[in-house]
Amino acid sequence: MLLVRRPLLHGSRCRSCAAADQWRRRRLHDSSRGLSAAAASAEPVKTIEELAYVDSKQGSLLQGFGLSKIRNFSIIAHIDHGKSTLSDALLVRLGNITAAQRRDQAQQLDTLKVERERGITVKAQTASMLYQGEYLLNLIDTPGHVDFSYEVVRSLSSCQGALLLVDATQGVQAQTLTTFRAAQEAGIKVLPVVTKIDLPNAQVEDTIFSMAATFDLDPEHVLATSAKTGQGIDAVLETIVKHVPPPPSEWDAAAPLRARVLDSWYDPLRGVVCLVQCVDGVLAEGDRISTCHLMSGAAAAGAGQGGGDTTFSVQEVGLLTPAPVRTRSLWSGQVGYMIGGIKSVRQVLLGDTVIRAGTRKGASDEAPPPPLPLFAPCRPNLFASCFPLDGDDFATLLTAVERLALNDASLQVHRENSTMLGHGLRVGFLGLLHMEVFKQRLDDEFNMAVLVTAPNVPYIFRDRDTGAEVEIENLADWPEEKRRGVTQVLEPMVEATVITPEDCLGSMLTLLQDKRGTELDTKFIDGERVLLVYKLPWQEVVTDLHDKAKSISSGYASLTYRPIDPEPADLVLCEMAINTEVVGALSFVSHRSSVMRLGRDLAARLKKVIPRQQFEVVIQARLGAKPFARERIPPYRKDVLIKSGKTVGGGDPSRKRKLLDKQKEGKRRAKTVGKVQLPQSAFWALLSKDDAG
Ligand SMILES: Nc1nc2c(ncn2[C@@H]2O[C@H](COP(=O)(O)OP(=O)(O)OP(=O)(O)O)[C@@H](O)[C@H]2O)c(=O)[nH]1
Repeated sequence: MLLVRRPLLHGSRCRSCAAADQWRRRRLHDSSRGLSAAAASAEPVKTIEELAYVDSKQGSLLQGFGLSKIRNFSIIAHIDHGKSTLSDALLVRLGNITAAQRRDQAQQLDTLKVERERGITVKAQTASMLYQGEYLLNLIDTPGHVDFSYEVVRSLSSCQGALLLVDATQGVQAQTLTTFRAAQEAGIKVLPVVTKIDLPNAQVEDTIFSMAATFDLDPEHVLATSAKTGQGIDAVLETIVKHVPPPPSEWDAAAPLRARVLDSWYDPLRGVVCLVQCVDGVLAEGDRISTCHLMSGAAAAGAGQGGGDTTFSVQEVGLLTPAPVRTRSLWSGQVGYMIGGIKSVRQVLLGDTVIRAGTRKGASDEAPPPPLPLFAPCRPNLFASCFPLDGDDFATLLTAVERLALNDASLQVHRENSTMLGHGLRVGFLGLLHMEVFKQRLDDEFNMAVLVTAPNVPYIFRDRDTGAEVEIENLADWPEEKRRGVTQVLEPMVEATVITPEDCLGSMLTLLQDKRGTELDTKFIDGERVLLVYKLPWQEVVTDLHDKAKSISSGYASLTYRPIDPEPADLVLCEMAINTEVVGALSFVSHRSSVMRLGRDLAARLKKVIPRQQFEVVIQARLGAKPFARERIPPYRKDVLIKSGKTVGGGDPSRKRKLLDKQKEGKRRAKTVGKVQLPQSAFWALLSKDDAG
């Protein structure tokens, strides 16, 4: 299935069109009595659909929203603290969705299949709401997992305020601290909210005091809500309107158009759809526009140069509620979607500034307005290779990944050619979950089965003589042992923050030390928990630190991290060979002190996950070409039509076909290296990950 976010066609059953018709009839009725609609209507307009109705004489009521009546805010929190559920509650309260719609589908803003299946937000989502017929509120629901923190940072940069949620049963967690810091760095107003107060084990007062102490706030300013019962939702809305500042007064409705591309996605019916924030001027249907592009973080395979020279005609603009409501224009301060006949994903990149065509330098005498500041670039923390399971599908893979990169600014992609695995892509991710979601989205949205190799972190090689540094994303570029005298290896480091219950402090400290951690800070918070700040090699964090910390603390510890400067380390490359052929995609880098243990473990794990073949398979772990671990998989001839010496299916051709098809599908999901069929689980054996698809 192709990526379908929301259908943008307005059919006869479209809710927004039906509401607009109703509104239109009411206005006609009012006009016939000689009154202007706005004046005649004693009750204020209640929905965006009503506002969006365009009167040929009076234009759209949306035009009347000055910047002072607009509020842009994000909802930020630790994972699972209730951001999407609070977003639902706000949408219901302001009439964007009905209670029945919410019952049918909770977390309305989590639209991707992967989000629904995993119950997590992966993409920030926007919805515009009308408050008391007077204020236009633009909400952004952000992801909570640290792997998607780039989405949070990007969302915060287009807002003037943020609701910082804390689950009343969990208290402040590691990612609460990170998101609070991100909001502070963005210089926006933070509104603290304790949520899930309806739960029987909610510790509302304790959580409020803990938030006040941690973030140096007045406890009186912490709001308390339940997104399930609706308690406190009105107070949240009032506080947003009162305390979140409107967009900066420098934004100018009368100035030449400048709109920033906040997000984009591919709609199979309409092509590329962009989410834009109109900073200056008006973006209207029929306008001819172009983009100013100054290289942003998103770089799809071979892309990255797009934008700029192409002009587009705007076909449709509107607000997302989250259903698309066509408004025909977007005015300064508004955030909405734009469809502009953009054919290629390379033509518009995230962070681009949309301007009116003809205002680009050289195209006319008129000086173009300066582009809006770009989003901070995003650096991948992890690299893995991605190969189509069917070698002929490379072109399809390339298109699918380009479309995914359009919707995921943190992906970085380069082409790669492997002698063993064929044409593929080297992809940079922010973390393991990001990598798994990428693989699943390719499957869900593009029906693209791929093999993703075990990831490695980017190492830096420093020439000891000249001090010149090169970043190595691919272990194929690892220097030979004999060159180590002249090359120093630096490994990426992170500052990890762990919040752990006090009763498992001892085991947590042992774990962090085993992972080569160095203590930076330790302090007690709220009487029962300890906050640990450690410097750790990123490689040690990425493999299994999160799982181990959760298991030690029965799920109560939380962990987050941020990259810091890389440091020199005694690292070696352990090569894995299958039937004497070194398979780069199975090889790994480790600290010299643990390489023998890890190499032996990996050989044993590979033995478990590589299916028996019709010939003997020998797995070796090698250091500097010398094998130090060996496992053997004996040969086995698998004829799926013979079980215990008897032919299955008793000659029934449909049963035989079914068995052969099943075997074929198994093979489709494996990759042949040399002659050996390797399933996805073999490539993720180092991470002890099972085949995700
Ligand atoms: N009882 C109760 N449950 C809530 C409330 N808010 C959220 N939940 C539940 O908490 C769980 C997580 O809620 P989500 O809204 O998905 O959390 P989230 O912060 O958006 O999650 P991520 O985006 O993955 O970080 C879900 O099972 C919700 O039903 C609340 O106010 N009361």
